[in-house]
Amino acid sequence: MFKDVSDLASCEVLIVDDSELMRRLLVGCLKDTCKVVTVESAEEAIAYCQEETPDLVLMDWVLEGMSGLEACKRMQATPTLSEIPIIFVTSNANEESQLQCWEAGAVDFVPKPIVPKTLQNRVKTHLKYKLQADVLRNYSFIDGLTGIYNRRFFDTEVERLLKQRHRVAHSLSMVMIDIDFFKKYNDYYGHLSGDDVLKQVASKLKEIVRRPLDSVCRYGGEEFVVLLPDTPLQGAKIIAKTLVRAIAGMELEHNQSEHHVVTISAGVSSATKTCASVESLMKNADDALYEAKAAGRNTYKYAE
Ligand SMILES: Nc1nc2c(ncn2[C@@H]2O[C@H](COP(=O)(O)OP(=O)(O)OP(=O)(O)O)[C@@H](O)[C@H]2O)c(=O)[nH]1
Repeated sequence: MFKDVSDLASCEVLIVDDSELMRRLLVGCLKDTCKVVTVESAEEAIAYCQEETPDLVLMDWVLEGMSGLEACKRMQATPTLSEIPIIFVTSNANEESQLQCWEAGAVDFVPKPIVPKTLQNRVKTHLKYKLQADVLRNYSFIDGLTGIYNRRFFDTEVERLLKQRHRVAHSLSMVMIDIDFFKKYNDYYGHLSGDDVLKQVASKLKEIVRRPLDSVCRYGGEEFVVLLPDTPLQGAKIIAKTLVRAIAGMELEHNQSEHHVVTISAGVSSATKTCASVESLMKNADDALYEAKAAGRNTYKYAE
């Protein structure tokens, strides 16, 4: 998740220009600095950014169809795209045009004809800023105690995944997890030992949920939630079962539990045609978790 702040070569720059000659020139300038992708129109640029999230966009102003300026405004107004910095590369260099670029939300302006060294250095500078900003943003998504994602990340990610699912009809499942009799654990072993259990459980959950797009988040207190994109209910049930078994298998002593070791209960839900909002997905997972608790804990249940 964390990119090295000096690793510009791993960054991707999207070039938006309708002139093939210009695209080639820009690619030639940047290909030794970072990864470069090109598109010919503003519409294609927006579609690309929605799928791939490049680190920087070099935008021509005058394009067939939607102008670069309009594309910049639209991207700035879209929460999932507004963090992508946009530099205008354009021959519209008069004062009024430059003002319009700044007002649209551009981070910089490179006039045509371009000076290759200037372009390279501007791109390097903005990529460094972008990497630094990403690191700060990522830290704000990490839970201080366990080192896994926090509730803030979960809230953002689940919205994003549901939107993506509407577009591409992927499945999305969720597993809500709660440590059993954790109040009794804290009361008997003390809060610091409780914290240690939270860390160990978080680490085990993360060890098992390994697919790159999956995420394990601390939802709050002793509750965790696992997000499983591209995973139908059947797959999520297998993961929930594995997680429940793995935590009991750690054999962390818990004298105050009827299972004698630390265990978890889990509730599984999947987005379907009738259950496609964050609220319904979470309510179903929560209801299933409640059922697992009622069924004796150390088990999982799922919402049909
Ligand atoms: N050590 C520690 N305890 C926490 C933390 N956050 C929440 N808790 C404790 O987690 C416990 C949760 O207790 P309950 O919600 O009653 O649930 P439970 O005892 O696990 O019982 P069941 O869920 O029914 O099995 C409370 O005692 C909280 O104080 C934390 O960061 N560290």
